Amino acid sequence: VLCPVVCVDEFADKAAEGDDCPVLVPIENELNTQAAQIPVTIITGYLGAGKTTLLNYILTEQHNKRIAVILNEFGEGSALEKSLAVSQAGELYEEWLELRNGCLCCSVKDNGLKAIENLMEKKGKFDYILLETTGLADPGAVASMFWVDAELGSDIYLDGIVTVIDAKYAMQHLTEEKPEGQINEAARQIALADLAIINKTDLVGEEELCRLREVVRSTNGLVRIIETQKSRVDLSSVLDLHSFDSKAGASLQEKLLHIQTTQPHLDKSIVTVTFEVPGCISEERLNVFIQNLLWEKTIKNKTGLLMNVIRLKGILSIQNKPQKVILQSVHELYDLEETPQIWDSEEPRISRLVFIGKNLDKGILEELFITTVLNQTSNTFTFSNKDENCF
Ligand SMILES: Nc1nc2c(ncn2[C@@H]2O[C@H](COP(=O)(O)OP(=O)(O)OP(=O)(O)O)[C@@H](O)[C@H]2O)c(=O)[nH]1
Ligand SMILES: [Zn+2]
Repeated sequence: VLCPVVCVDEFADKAAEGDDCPVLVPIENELNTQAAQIPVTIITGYLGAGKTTLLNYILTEQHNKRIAVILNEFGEGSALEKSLAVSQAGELYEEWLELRNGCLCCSVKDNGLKAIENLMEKKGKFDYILLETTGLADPGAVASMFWVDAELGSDIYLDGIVTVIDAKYAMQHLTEEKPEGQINEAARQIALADLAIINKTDLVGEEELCRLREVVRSTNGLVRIIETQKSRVDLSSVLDLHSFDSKAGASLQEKLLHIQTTQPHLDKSIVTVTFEVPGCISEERLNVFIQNLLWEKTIKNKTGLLMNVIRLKGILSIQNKPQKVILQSVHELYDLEETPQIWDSEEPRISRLVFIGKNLDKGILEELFITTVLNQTSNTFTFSNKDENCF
């Protein structure tokens, strides 16, 4: 694990010892700015899945970071004040948050960040923040609170969403019928995960485990799946994932190449849909496409049900941009960010998208994307990388 804060010191020590550390040298500036930013990993999962067990495991395994743990109660009830409990080195601190109108997305977003920043002012900086949500929480709402534009200059950035899944009871939770229009919480937590930890494998047989693995995969085609007992997992697969920033660029692109559109496993369940479109797209019209999909929410599938996109990722080829661009979205928030990777002159320029959500129809989404975002002056969808539309 490369922890920026620790590395700055370690790097100096190593350099003094004469150990070569070639990767770090050219990006020293970047490292310095990073040192100021603290990652937040959201740990979610249904009631009793093993979230606290995971937290405790991380805290006992990880000795060189000052880790703050936040227990999140935001999702519950509508009280106007919520406390934010932060434990650090065994001591528990409490900060109070004021919720202006009980709406999580509108009021906690600034307050939650502020509370953590206040706390750091009082108690000194942390290197890492772990946030455990309550079992029924929507991790998307919690994630939105930490997923702020780099330009806002926050000290904190969202590193990843980890969902702990109970090998024994997950199937039961996932098949629970919800009122029309409502999303099953357990399924939503899997849909949003960057890492899925199937825990308590000691309680099930291989056949049961295999079935669950398939359901998780069919729900979220992008997620990395790890199986554990007592949430014991290699920390490098949980921390410093960079799932929401352009550092994930190269690995995301690699990943997207292997994703396939999935079939719903459970009735009306969440699926992953993916497609690629060659050529270069207009950024302006891309925004129209995304906003129609995520904000207007008027796009229907073949049976007339509204599509509900929970998570969206993509690597895009945008007009007049030599760099590959990453698209990320959680619920209604989205972000386009240039990666350091330049389109190779030999490489075909292609946009690849992955949608995770409910009632998604690949054909309809793909057609809508093509008609909305491709340059209207062209009436063919096949471009070469030398195509004038790209520059
Ligand atoms: N058999 C078995 N039990 C486990 C395993 N991991 C955790 N447990 C137990 O499961 C129970 C719930 O674990 P927690 O870590 O508290 O789960 P949680 O997700 O934090 O629970 P809530 O915060 O209440 O939603 C505890 O009694 C754990 O000891 C496992 O791998 N196998
Ligand atoms: Zn817990």
